[in-house]
Amino acid sequence: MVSIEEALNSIKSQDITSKGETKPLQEVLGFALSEDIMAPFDMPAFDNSAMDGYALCGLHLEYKIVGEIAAGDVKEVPLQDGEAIRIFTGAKVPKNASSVMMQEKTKVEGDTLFLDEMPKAGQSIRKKGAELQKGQLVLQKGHVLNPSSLGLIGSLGLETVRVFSKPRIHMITTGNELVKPGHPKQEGQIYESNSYAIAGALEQFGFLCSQQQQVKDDFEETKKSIQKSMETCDVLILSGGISVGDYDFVKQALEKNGVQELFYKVFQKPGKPLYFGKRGNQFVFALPGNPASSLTCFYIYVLPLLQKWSGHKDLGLPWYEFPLQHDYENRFDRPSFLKARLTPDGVEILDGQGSSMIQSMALGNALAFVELGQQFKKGDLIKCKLIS
Ligand SMILES: Nc1nc2c(c(=O)[nH]1)N[C@H]1C(S)=C(S)[C@@H](COP(=O)(O)OP(=O)(O)OC[C@H]3O[C@@H](n4cnc5c(N)ncnc54)[C@H](O)[C@@H]3O)O[C@H]1N2
Ligand code: MOO
Repeated sequence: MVSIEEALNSIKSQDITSKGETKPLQEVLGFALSEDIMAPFDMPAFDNSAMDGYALCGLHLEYKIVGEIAAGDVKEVPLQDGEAIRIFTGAKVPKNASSVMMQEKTKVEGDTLFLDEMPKAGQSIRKKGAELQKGQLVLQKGHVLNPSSLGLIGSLGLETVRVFSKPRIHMITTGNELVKPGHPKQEGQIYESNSYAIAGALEQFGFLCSQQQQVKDDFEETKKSIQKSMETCDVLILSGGISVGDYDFVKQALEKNGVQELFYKVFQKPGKPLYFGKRGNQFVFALPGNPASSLTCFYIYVLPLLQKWSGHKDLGLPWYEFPLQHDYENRFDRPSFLKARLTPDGVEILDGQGSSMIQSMALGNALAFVELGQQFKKGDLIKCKLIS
């Protein structure tokens, strides 16, 4: 049995050679950059107006209007002191303009412009290079591309991006008692639900489960399905059959397939019988079958491995600290990840902490962490990961 910290260190220290690929900008949301992006030019590339109004030469209350510049116009209009030119947001500001006045603060009579207030030097002019300067580091290798990153890269004129590939992920659910939703179930059977939860969690973080198999608690069948999956996958996720029961064959079946154990059993609740192994560059997680155990292990352990594989700079969901809404004492016999809900009033530890209970997780949005025997008073800070 290893500690949570040892398990995480084992995962994060794996030597994974991530592969790079070039992809179109519209397909890289959620991918990590495999090289730095530098600014190919100054941003903005030219001084431009932040407002619809008038570009002014000199600081006065009255000007002579001498023309108009729209966004996209390239003409250079030399302004003399006391002259103004009609200008629109984003249009190139003439070289010798001192400032721009928004039109709401002006009055026009014929070709004379009157201002309601004295302009300030530089006002409403977005200066060349104010955001980025040519050659400057814009986004670092390992940065995970969010929607604004795509906008930023587009604004640099790049239509393709070098990113790290994502792993091919396969899943195997095990259990004689499992029936797929939509089919009638007999006495003693339960509906198979972990594959939906894990596939959803994968999708939530931009990953895809590309193959899913369902096997009986049978050593040969489990061994064969692992063999088949591992012909093509990079990461294999199993659920169930990893504890010590007479029908728990996953660990032996992995051994027979040449998978080397990196750790088995973590001192935690839920998810004690968690298994992590590797074969060459392929990684295997066998998640405990209880629904809350398997999903919790996904968020805490599987996600950082997938992120490492995909070249992310930061691994795992970050920890935040928030005040608890009530007293709490960890009466479980292990350090525990608790289903919790974060609201503007603080963190509430939810009822239904059993490893088989998933409704509390569906209603919650966080996993709170408590050490063995840890006690909290209302208002104490508690560590949380936000999971939705
Ligand atoms: N003697 C011991 N028994 C158990 C121990 C132990 O230390 N000693 N650990 C318990 C803990 S903790 C867990 S967690 C479970 C994990 O067991 P397995 O990973 O072998 O999982 P199964 O026995 O196959 O299933 C557990 C539970 O989850 C249900 N299940 C399984 N797969 C699915 C699925 N795909 N969708 C929905 N539900 C699923 C299954 O029906 C069982 O109820 O072991 C304890 N036992
Ligand atoms: O560790 Mo198990 O996951 O408590 O139910």
